[in-house]
Amino acid sequence: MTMHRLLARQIRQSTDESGQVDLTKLCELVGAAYEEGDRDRRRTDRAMKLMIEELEQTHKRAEQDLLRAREFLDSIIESIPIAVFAKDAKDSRYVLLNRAGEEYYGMPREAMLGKTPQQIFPDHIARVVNEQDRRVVDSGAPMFLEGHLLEVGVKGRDRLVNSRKLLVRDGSGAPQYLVGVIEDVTERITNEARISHLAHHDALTDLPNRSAFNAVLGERLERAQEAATSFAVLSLDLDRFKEVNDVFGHPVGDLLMRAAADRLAEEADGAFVARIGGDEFMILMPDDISRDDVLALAERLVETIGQELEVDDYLSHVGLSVGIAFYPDDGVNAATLLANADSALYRAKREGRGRVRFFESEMDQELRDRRLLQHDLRLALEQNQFLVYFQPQARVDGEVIGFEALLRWNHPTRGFVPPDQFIPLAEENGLIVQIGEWVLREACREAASWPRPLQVAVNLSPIQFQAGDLERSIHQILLETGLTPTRLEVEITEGVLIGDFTRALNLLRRLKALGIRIAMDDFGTGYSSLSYLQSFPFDKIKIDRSFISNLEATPQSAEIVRAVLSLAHALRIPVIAEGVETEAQRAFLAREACEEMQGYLVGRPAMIERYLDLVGVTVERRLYA
Ligand SMILES: Nc1nc2c(ncn2[C@@H]2O[C@@H]3COP(=O)(O)O[C@H]4[C@@H](O)[C@H](n5cnc6c(=O)[nH]c(N)nc65)O[C@@H]4COP(=O)(O)O[C@H]3[C@H]2O)c(=O)[nH]1
Repeated sequence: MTMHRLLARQIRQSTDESGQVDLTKLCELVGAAYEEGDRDRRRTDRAMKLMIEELEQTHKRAEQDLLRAREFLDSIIESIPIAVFAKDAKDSRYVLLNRAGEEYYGMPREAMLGKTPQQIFPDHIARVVNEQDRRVVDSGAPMFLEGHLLEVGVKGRDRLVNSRKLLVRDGSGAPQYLVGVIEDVTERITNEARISHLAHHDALTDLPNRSAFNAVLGERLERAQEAATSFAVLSLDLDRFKEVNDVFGHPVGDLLMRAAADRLAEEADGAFVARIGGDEFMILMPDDISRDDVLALAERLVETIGQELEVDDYLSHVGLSVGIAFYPDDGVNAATLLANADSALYRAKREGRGRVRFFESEMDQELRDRRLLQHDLRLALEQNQFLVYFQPQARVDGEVIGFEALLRWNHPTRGFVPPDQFIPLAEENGLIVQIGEWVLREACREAASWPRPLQVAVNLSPIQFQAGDLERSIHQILLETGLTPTRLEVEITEGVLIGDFTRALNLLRRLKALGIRIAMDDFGTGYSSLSYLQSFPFDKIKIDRSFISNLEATPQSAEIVRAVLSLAHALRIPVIAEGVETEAQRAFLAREACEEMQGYLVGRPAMIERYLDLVGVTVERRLYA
C-alpha cells in the first residue's frame, strides 16, 4: 500500500520512540496541512483570475490595434493618388477599389464592387483584363506594364499609366485575391519628354542646339566610317543680324531669328538643321550627296534668307553666308570637319557675304597663317614693331587742316602687314585695346609737338568701347601729352554703336563733353548710318572712299555722294570725302560743296617726317592748290 508522502511525514512526526501514534498531534498536523492547502488554492484561483483578466485585456488591445492598423492602412489606400483595386482570384470580381481608382475608371466603387470585368467594361477590354488576371493567377508571377495607354474608364482614354497586378494566397496557399495598382505617369512622361526636348533644342527657334548637333554629327561619323559613305557639313551665319537687332531692338531681332530659322528648316529639305549659337547655324546633309546638290541647296538657302522678311510691321533684310566641308575629304573627325566648314564660312564672309564657299586646303593654310599672325601680334607691341603713319586732311580748296593717324605693322619677316589684315585679328583677341591706346598716345604726342595747331584724327575700334576704360585712358593721354582736346578727333564706325548702344552713346557724349570731336567713318557702307545720325550729334561725316573711287564709273555713286552731302548740310554736319585721288573727283566735290577731303591727291599716309613743313616745323603754311 502506498501512502501520500505528506501523510507519512505527519504520522512519523506524531509517533513517539515506543512506536505509539499520538492521534491528537496527528489530527493537528493534518488540520494545519488542510488549512495551508486551502490558502494555496485560494492564491492560485486569484492568480488565475488576474491572468485571465490580463489576457482578455491584451487580446482586446490587440484587436483594437489591429482595427486601428486596418483603418490606418485603409485610409492610406484610400488617399494615395494611385489607383488600387483587389479582386477575387476565382472570378475576378472586384472586392476593393480606392478613390483614385474611382477617378481612373470614371465610375463610383458601388458600380464596380462585386462585379466582374465583363459586367463593367466593353467586351474587348474585359477580354484583355480577364486574360491578364488568368495569367497572374495561373503563373503566380506578378505582371508589370510600363507607360501604356489606359484603355478603360472615362479619364483613362488619354492617360499613360504604369500598372501592376499580383496574386495574394490564403493560409493554405490557394489563390485568394488579385491586387492591382495603376499609377498615372502621364505628367512625368510628358515632363521628361519636355526636359529632354529643352536640353537638346534652342529655346528661341526650337531647332536642335549645339549639343544635339554634336551628338548627331558623332553618330553620322560612326555610321559613315562603317558604311564608307560621305556627307557634307554646312556652317551658316546670318549677315548683318546684329545690326538689325540693334536698330530694331531685341524683340524684333528674336522674331527675325525665328523667321529665318523657319525658312532655313523649310528649305533644307529634311536635312538636319541646328542653331549652334547667336546667328550661327549648322546643317548636316544626307549621305552621299553630290557637290552640285549641296551647292544648289546652299544657294537656295542664301536666296531665301536674302529675301525681305516682314517682321512685326518692319521690313528687314539679312543675308546668309555658307561654308561647306565634306566627310571624309575635308576631315575625318568632328573637330577638323567643323573647323574646315568654319574656314570656308570665314572665306565666304570675307569675300563679301551672301556667298557659298567649299572648303579648300589652302584655307587651312590661311587659318594657320592667321593663328601665326595672331601669335606674332602679341609680340609686336613690346618689340616696337608698330608705327603711326599720318595722312593729311584738307579743305577742298587744298588747305591742310589736320592729319589722320594710321597704324602700320612692320613685321620682322613679312614686312608691312596691312591694317585691314591685322586689326580684325587684334580685335578678335582683344589686343586692340592696348594697341589702340598706343596709337592714341603716339598720335597725341606727335600732334602736341606741331607748331601749327592742326587736328589729329584717330580710329577707334568698337572693341575699345566695349572693353577697358576708354574715357579714362583718353583723358590720361590728353593730360600726359598736353594736347588740347579740341584738336583730337576720334573716328568711329557704326560698329561702335552696335551692341550696347546706350553705353556707347553715353561714352561718346562724355568724350564730346571733354571737347573731343567725333567723326562717323565709312559713312554709307553700313546698314543704318542714317539712323545713327539722329541719335548723336556727330562733328563730321566721312564719306567712304568706295563712293569717291566710283564717282566717274557709276552714276549712282555720284547720286549717293550728293544725297549724303545734302543730308549732312541739312543737319549742319561738315563732310570729309575719303580716297580722293584725282582732280576730277576734287572738282566734283567742290561743286557739290563738300567741305573737306583726304586721299592720295592731298598726300599718302607716311611717316610724319614727310609732312614736317605742313605741320609748321620747316614751313609755316602750305596750300595744296
Ligand atoms: N585707295 C586709296 N586708299 C586711300 C586713299 N587715301 C587714304 N587711303 C586709305 O584709306 C584708309 C583710310 O582709313 P580708314 O577708312 O580709317 O580705314 C582704316 C581703319 O579702319 C583701319 N585702321 C588703320 N589704323 C587704325 C588704328 O590705329 N586703329 C583702328 N582701330 N583702326 C585702324 O584700317 C583701315 C585701313 O587703313 P589703311 O590701310 O591705312 O588705309 C587707309 C588709307 O591708307 C586714296 O586716295 N586711295
